[in-house]
Order: sequence, then C-alpha cells, then structure tokens
Amino acid sequence: MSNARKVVIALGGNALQEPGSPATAEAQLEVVKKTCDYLAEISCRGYEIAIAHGNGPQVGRILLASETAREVTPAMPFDVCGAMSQGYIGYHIQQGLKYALNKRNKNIPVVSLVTQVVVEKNDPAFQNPTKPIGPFYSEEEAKQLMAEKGYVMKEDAGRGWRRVVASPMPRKIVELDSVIRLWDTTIVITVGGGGVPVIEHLDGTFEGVAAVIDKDLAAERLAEDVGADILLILTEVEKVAINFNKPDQKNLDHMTLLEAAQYVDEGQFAPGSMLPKVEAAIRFVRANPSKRAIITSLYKAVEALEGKAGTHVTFN
Ligand SMILES: Nc1ncnc2c1ncn2[C@@H]1O[C@H](COP(=O)(O)OP(=O)(O)O)[C@@H](O)[C@H]1O
Ligand SMILES: NC(=O)OP(=O)(O)O
Repeated sequence: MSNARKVVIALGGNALQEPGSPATAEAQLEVVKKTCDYLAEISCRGYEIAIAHGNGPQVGRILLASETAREVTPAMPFDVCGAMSQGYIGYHIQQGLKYALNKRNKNIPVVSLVTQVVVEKNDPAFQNPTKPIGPFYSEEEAKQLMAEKGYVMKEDAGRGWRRVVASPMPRKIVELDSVIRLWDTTIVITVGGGGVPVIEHLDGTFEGVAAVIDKDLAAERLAEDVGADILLILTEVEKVAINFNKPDQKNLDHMTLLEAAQYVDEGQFAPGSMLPKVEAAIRFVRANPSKRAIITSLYKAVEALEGKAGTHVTFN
C-alpha cells in the first residue's frame, strides 16, 4: 500500500452534523472544522485526495424551507436544492480545510465544484423512493404529512420517520475533465450529495431531475474515473460488522470480494446505511482488482490508510 497515494474520500453524515445538535449552518460549520482536521492530516501524509460528501439532511431542509416560503417566493426545483446543498457544504469544507492545512503550513488550493451526475431516465429507482432526506418526524406527524402533502415517507433505521426520494445509480460525472485537470494541484470537493442528478438528452443538453444520488456510489464512480488507488468511505463506525448489533457481532478487518458479496446476499448490511457502502466497495474492487476500498471512521482514517484500522475490501 506504500505507493497507493490517490484517494477518493466519501464523507458520511456524522462528518457534517452531530446527532442531536441543532440543524443550523453554524453547528454544521463547527463539525466540519473538526472533520477537516482529519482530512488535512491525510493530505499532509502525502495522499492526493478528492472529497465527496452526503447531503440528505441538508437538501431536505433546503427543500422544506423553499416549500414553506411558497407564499412569498416561488419554490426551488429539487435539483436546484441539490446544487444549493453542494454549494454551502462545499463552502464550509473549503473554509475548514484551508484553515486546517494552513495550521500545518501546507499551502494547497481547495475548491468545490458544483457537479452534475448523469442518471438514466428509466432507472427503476424512480418508481421506488429509498433515500431519506431532511428532518426526522414521529409516526403520527409522518402520517399527517403523507396525507396532507403527498410526501412519500419511511421509517429510517429505528431513528424516526423521514421523507424519501428516488436514488438512481450514478452513470457519468459531467465535470470529470475538470476534476482530472485540477487533481495534481488542488483538493477538489466534488460529487457532493452524490452530484446533482441530471438526464442527458440526445442533443447533449442536461436536465435536472428530482432525486438524490447515493454519495458512496457517486464517490465510487469518481474513484474509478480518476484512477484512484483507494476508495476511502468514512462513516461513524470503525469497522463493518456481520451480525451487527447482535450478541455475536463480529467486526471485520478484511473482506474479499466474494466474502463481501456473500454477506450482502445474507442481508448483513442495512439498506440505506451500510449496504451502499459495501456495494460501492465491491464495485470499485471488481473494476480494479489490484486496488482496495476501505470503510472506517473519520478518526481512524489515517491509521486505516496505513493498513492498521478499518475494514479493507480487496479482490482476494
Ligand atoms: N453491518 C454493519 N456493520 C457496521 N455498521 C452498520 C452495519 N449495518 C448498519 N450499520 C450502521 O450503518 C451506519 C452507517 O450508515 P449511515 O449512518 O447511514 O451512513 P453515513 O455515514 O454515510 O451517514 C453505521 O454507523 C452503523 O450504525
Ligand atoms: N447523497 C447522500 O448519499 O446523502 P446522505 O449520505 O446524507 O444520505
């Protein structure tokens, strides 16, 4: 792993928001500053990084604010809400990361790129919304919102009810050339929130659609396309587990491609949380048999890159 230097990082929700803390921009900035200390450390260890991040809570709140303000100003289309979420999350990461890099006397530019990601118009995900966005509600509140506003809402991993939207597969990163051109000189924050989902028309134009792409799958697309050595997926837990939250839970240091696929078949990973991460890891390693994907926590990221922490997914 010593020469593996090119890393695409996918940042999980806890890198942007602390559970239970107010969902304000100010609170997010405080969390992002801490997150960026870990990211700066990775950069200072000599890794070349690009950063993807989630946006479920943020895009949902922007949408809610926009819909609530309808009486005074026209509501924003969903794809525009996605672009807005990329903008303000990227802005926070730019501030936090630049500060953390400066503290380490490392002068490297940081930019965020509003990034479009092409999805297929006929993706079956449009018929089956699964991606939770925005705040949590009680079951009673959710039922009322479903009846009054026509929202699709589902229970989210025992944490409460949330609005859900379609989450189609990322097929192509529209701004990929720019990411590649910037790579050698700049830390690029891209495919934020999985990218703004767009459909590509035959005449080469793009049209935004109402959906939220999974950021782990978009980060995987990016990692393949830029020829990254490592796809580093950062979340709350240090390791992926089998029999998660059961008395016989076993944390995994390593999974081969076959083992990972078998655990997926056994239903070991919760859909909408750990499953897309393992699926992204599988895709990356299947396409790049000599490379690796790592799933770990932000706090263990540096150790994981050195092979001393996290769950490593490799071909064999
Ligand atoms: N098999 C598993 N192994 C480890 N964690 C799991 C597993 N299944 C579900 N989880 C949960 O999934 C969470 C990661 O999903 P989530 O919080 O939705 O992701 P994100 O970090 O992208 O916001 C972990 O923090 C853990 O609580
Ligand atoms: N776009 C996306 O995957 O966001 P979350 O990580 O917040 O679900």
